[in-house]
Amino acid sequence: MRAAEDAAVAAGTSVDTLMRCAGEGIAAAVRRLAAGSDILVVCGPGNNGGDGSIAASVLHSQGFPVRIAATADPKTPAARNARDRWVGEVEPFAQARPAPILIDCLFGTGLSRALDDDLDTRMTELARDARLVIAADLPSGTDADAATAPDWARHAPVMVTLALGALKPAHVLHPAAAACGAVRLIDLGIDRPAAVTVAGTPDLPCPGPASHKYTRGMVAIVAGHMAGAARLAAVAALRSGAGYVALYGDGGQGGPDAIVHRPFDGDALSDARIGAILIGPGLGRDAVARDRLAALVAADAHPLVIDGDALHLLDLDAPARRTRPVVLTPHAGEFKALFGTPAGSLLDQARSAAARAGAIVVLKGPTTIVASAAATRVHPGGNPWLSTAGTGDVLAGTIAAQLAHPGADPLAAASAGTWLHARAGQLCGASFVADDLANALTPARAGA
Ligand SMILES: NC(=O)C1=CN([C@@H]2O[C@H](COP(=O)(O)OP(=O)(O)OC[C@H]3O[C@@H](n4cnc5c(N)ncnc54)[C@H](O)[C@@H]3O)[C@@H](O)[C@H]2O)[C@@H](O)CC1
Repeated sequence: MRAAEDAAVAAGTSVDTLMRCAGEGIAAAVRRLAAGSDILVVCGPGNNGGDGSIAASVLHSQGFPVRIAATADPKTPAARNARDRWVGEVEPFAQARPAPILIDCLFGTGLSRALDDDLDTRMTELARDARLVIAADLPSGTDADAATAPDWARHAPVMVTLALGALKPAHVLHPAAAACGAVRLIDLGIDRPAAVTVAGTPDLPCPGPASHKYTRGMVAIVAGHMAGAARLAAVAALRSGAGYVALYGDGGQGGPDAIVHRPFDGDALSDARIGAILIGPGLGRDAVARDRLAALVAADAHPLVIDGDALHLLDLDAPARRTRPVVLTPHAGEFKALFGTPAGSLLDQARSAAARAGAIVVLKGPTTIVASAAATRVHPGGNPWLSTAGTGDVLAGTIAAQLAHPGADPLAAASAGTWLHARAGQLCGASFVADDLANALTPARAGA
């Protein structure tokens, strides 16, 4: 975002103009929410504080009862110009009187270290005394990239965060995202960078009159030690749109009769009608599993989804030698084991990992990130009840089904699968099991 602001400034848009847009946008949002109550705007020394000065001046000129409290004098030229517009007193932050509406403009993206204890304590007091806390750009003390949250926002929640110009990683990654409350984007009239792209409803293919089971996508799933995990993935693949799902190896008993069971052999998996192969759920980590994974990756015959146990057996240099796409679906622990801790925000880390592996990476978590080397799609707001055994197997099957569709773009397919999985999770509500989730993919798919 700072790069976008810098580019806008370099192209002739002054910081004062951007700040005016930001301040007016904040004032407009506050006007809708304040309902005539007293407003306290707390301002820091930088441009975030400048946004607050503009917002306060606009609100004052419109007759709203508004006061400013500041931690220090403005330190940037634009923030000084903004403060010059303010006609009222400026209260010292430490002694500021609370108000029912608190507008937090202490620090935004320029935060250079954690908040001092006295600032944090005073913010806690002011926020606790407020009926409504609104943060300009970020709750002060939030690291925009590392997505850490300040203590005060844990004690006295921010209801609304007004993201200025673009979403930053902290607006979508936890714990900061939880501390932001509802996030509203304020347009500053500058081009939004693609750093944070929240995935919208995917454009999913529907069968036409000429469709048959193979044109809808055939998914092959390699089963292993825990046959139930592979079966969950198989049900998910069927219910999320695949036309044909075959389990190779020991798929065990049970599951819908629509799932075809076959022995694992290299010839079967070279079937040209297969649209994508999934390996990993319940696979085990023995030598047989390792050999099967290595053979599939080397064969380069079909797009691959690699999940669970298979991520522990993967030679990370192998996907880049293939021509057909590979999707890796690690949770945080598997991600760290595979890639360590690359630099930057979690979004940067997922993109670096995708570049390193030559694969699409689906980094699973409360916010799931789908990344290629060049782009990320963010899926925030997953139902926390998804934290139950087997939901990862369901996700892997769902992604495999999207990838198996003829002509599928791997990043879009992985993102669509992640979206469907999250939607099914929402439909399930509370205290569900992975089998329910797999079944909920039918209504999730129908509603997309
Ligand atoms: N860059 C731009 O062109 C624009 C920026 N805007 C606003 O400006 C913000 C970024 O402004 P700045 O870069 O001035 O940064 P901030 O206003 O976030 O804070 C920077 C100031 O705070 C001090 N500081 C940082 N961490 C501190 C800490 N822990 N304790 C005490 N002091 C600390 C710094 O020394 C500096 O004086 C954005 O979040 C947004 O609100 C908007 O006005 C639109 C235009």
